[in-house]
Amino acid sequence: MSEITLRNITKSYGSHLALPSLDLDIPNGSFVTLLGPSGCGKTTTLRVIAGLEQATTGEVVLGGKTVYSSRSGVFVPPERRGLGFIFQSYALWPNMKVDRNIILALSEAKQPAHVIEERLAEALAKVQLTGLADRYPSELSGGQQQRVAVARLIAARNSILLMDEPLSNLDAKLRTEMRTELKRLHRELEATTVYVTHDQVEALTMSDIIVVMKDGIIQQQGSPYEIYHNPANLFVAEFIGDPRINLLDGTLATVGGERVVRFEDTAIPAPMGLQSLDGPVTFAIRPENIAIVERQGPSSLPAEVDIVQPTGSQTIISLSVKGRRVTALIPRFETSLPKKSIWIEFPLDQLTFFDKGSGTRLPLAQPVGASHAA
Ligand SMILES: Nc1ncnc2c1ncn2[C@@H]1O[C@H](COP(=O)(O)OP(=O)(O)OP(=O)(O)O)[C@@H](O)[C@H]1O
Repeated sequence: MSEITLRNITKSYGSHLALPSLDLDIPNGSFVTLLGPSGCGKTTTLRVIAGLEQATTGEVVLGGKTVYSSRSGVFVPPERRGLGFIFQSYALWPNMKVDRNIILALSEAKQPAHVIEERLAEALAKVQLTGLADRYPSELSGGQQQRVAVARLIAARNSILLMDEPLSNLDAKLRTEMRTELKRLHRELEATTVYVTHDQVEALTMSDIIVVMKDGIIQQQGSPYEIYHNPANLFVAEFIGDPRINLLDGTLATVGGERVVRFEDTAIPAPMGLQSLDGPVTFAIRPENIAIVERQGPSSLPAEVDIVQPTGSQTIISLSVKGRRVTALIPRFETSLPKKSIWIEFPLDQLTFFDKGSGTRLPLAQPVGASHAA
């Protein structure tokens, strides 16, 4: 069941159309991330869900209740939408101690004192801040302040949580720790969570569903696996993955009844059932899927090693292949490789093909018998 539904949402700021027409269904209990470059409309979408921003047209339904409808003139204000928020600045009250910050909403909602006390103790314990309830936010580190904001969400027990770049002010180590904590928070509260970020690692590590946006338009919506392995278009392919996916220009051709991709002077076999006419295509391969081999084989390409960058458990290798820059990633620590006498292979099942004009992924025909297997 859908907990959050956006129907035909448009949002203009003066003459600027930030959201041309957005439709989105967010399933009950899921962790959904809005991902995209700066200015693509992620925050606007979140603020429209929250009611902090009124859409120009469309409809917002939360838990089966219409909270905004341009047609029937409904607008429920944010405080009556039953949502929990964490935004970039943690929005703690500086003049209130940690415990007050956590329970403020509960006391305003006139919850009985014993309920407030229980929830406060539980929330402090969950974020490991027991013992710090008596401090002011200014007496805490950035990470601890962030955890107070998380504790406030735990105490409030809202069924919908909205988070806008909540980790962007933290250092790298703390970000990794907080990712784990937010994921755990989601699992424990079972709250429908909408998370905004431009950080693909956060999106891949935490989400059930990633919604990739560009210019206010959803480019693709799917599981992290689908987004990473089956990008819908070149924008999604390039936006996800570090180091970036390799994009290469080739030409689809039929030679002696066999379909091949011509890449410079080499013909690589094309996957069976590729739905495209002969002609120019862009093909893509992730760095970790490039095979580096020491001996020339029937479908190998000669490569020159340019730069070798070990990152710890992996090594990024910049190569020149037929005059094109290609990045490979190998799962071990390597400080140098022989400059020449290296060959690479593009495993056929790891190649993705895109229409050169539209940038849309070219589908593969369903293998014979696939529909029976389903
Ligand atoms: N209050 C506003 N007035 C005018 N234009 C705005 C306003 N808020 C956002 N915009 C514009 O709307 C578009 C979408 O902005 P939004 O903040 O939703 O993007 P975003 O994807 O969240 O970006 P970022 O990652 O930088 O926060 C941008 O072009 C932005 O300049």
